[in-house]
Amino acid sequence: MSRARSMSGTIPSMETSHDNLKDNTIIIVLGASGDLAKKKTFPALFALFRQGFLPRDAKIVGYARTKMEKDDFEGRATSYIKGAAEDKEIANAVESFKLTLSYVAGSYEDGAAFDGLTKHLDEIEAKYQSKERNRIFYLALPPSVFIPVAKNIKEHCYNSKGGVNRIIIEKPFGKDLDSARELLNTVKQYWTEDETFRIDHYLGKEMVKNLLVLRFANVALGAAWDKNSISNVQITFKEPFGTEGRGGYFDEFGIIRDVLQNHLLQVLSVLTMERPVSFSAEDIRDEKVKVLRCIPPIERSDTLLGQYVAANGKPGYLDDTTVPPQSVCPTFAATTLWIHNPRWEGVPFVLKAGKALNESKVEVRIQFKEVTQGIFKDIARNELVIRIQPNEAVYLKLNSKTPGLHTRAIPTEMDLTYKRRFLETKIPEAYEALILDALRGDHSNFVRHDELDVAWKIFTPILHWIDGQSGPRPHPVQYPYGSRGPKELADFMAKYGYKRSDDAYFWPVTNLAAL
Ligand SMILES: NC(=O)C1=CN([C@@H]2O[C@H](COP(=O)(O)OP(=O)(O)OC[C@H]3O[C@@H](n4cnc5c(N)ncnc54)[C@H](OP(=O)(O)O)[C@@H]3O)[C@@H](O)[C@H]2O)C=CC1
Ligand SMILES: O=C1O[C@H](COP(=O)(O)O)[C@@H](O)[C@H](O)[C@H]1O
Repeated sequence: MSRARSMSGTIPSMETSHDNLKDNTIIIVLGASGDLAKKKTFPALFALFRQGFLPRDAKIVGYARTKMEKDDFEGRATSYIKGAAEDKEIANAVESFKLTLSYVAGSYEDGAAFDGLTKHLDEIEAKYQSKERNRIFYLALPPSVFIPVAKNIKEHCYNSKGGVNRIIIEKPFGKDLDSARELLNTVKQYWTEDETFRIDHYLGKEMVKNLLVLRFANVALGAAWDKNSISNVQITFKEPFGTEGRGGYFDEFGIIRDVLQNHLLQVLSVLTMERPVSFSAEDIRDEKVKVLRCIPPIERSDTLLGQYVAANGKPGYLDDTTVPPQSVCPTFAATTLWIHNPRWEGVPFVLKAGKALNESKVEVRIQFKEVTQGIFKDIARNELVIRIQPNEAVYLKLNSKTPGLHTRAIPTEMDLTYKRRFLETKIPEAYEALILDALRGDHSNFVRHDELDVAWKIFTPILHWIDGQSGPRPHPVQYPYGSRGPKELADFMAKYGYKRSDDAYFWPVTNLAAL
């Protein structure tokens, strides 16, 4: 056992899987000409390739409607790989990576086109030594073609002669409870749950994965993790840019479907679930489903909606030519969820997300209750902040005596900033981690069908209200591009007990002489 391992402890069931694919594997990226494939999927595959995590002699086949020569495809698939211009080792790795790539053009609806893809896969596999043949189908595609593609690859490209077939699909998984059920049930006609890997890329983020360890490997945190100690929790997603050309897609979905119903709810479920029996995928997902089932549908009165308008030289949402004029689609939403179980009864969980805000930030902020009055007065509350991105960190804001001859408490922090604590560590991209999990057959960081069902139950009533399916559509309040969001946010947060006391908090240093 290595020194590092014996020092840090192991989590055995997280490290091994009986379905780990070691060789004879083809990864087929459908939608290979698209944005997701170019920006996320291929760079993640390259990173795995370079670190030796792809199965031995793995091949990557792109498939899309666009006709492309091999060179064009290779150029596109490697265009988002960073560092090749400055680093010879990366440049050489890119050249080796290109040798694994090939491309087939074809439509998504036409079965015969998929026969063409199969012929290409068979030719590659004919060179493999053993009989086992594994095919991983990654759908980097818009939802409109999920169903025909899931059907066509099952009927035309599925390898039933031995080996593993898996399908990886991306959100959006439907638009509400009914459409999600229809989508899930249709895909299920062709692919078993075991073969299906539904990506929510937030589950692949390092700090989201860390939640399980922070919570369950630390007695001190575990002891304070309930309604007795915690006043309120915020899970916040902030992006400093607007829809910028993606307005056509966004307007159909809105910020709740884009971020809250999936990414932030996933974070909430890992943050609040009970301790799983083991780290196996089903044990973890059972606990996530259990806690989600304790959350009733969100009330309209627990919701604040916003839409950004032009400010600071930046265009408003309605100025985006791909957005319908007069659209009332929310680009900001804050919603409060309540968990009716003994651990969390009465604690508000505020999920808030917005486009065109003042900064880029995703964080969990747990605000603890007030210390009992008596010896202290107006003292800041403790806060535990888990910053998911950028610049991963966990910090606990706590009161400490100011050094000196008088006794006075001042807010300070215990700070675990990853960049400082872990030297020479590259934090993997979420997609790298998730594709590797799919190759290993580990479902723990993928969304199970019943998780999705319960997630849609929580959000569907307010989504129908916002869409105008249950009466007049609500009008989001306006907020300026580049601001913190609607001015109504401060009162909204105060309603759920959040107390901001940052006037006494100085970071990174406190100059006592200036106080
Ligand atoms: N390891 C590290 O890197 C550490 C960094 N720090 C830094 O210290 C600073 C303060 O930390 P912290 O207190 O945690 O974070 P912030 O002051 O950024 O935010 C604290 C909370 O107050 C809200 N808020 C921010 N501005 C306003 C405002 N004008 N009116 C009302 N509410 C507001 C935020 O909401 P919202 O997010 O919605 O705007 C958030 O919920 C930050 O810059 C932080 O990055 C502190 C400790 C460790
Ligand atoms: O799924 C989505 O996520 C991105 C944000 O992802 P991140 O990894 O950069 O945090 C968001 O911009 C996009 O609108 C949404 O569809």
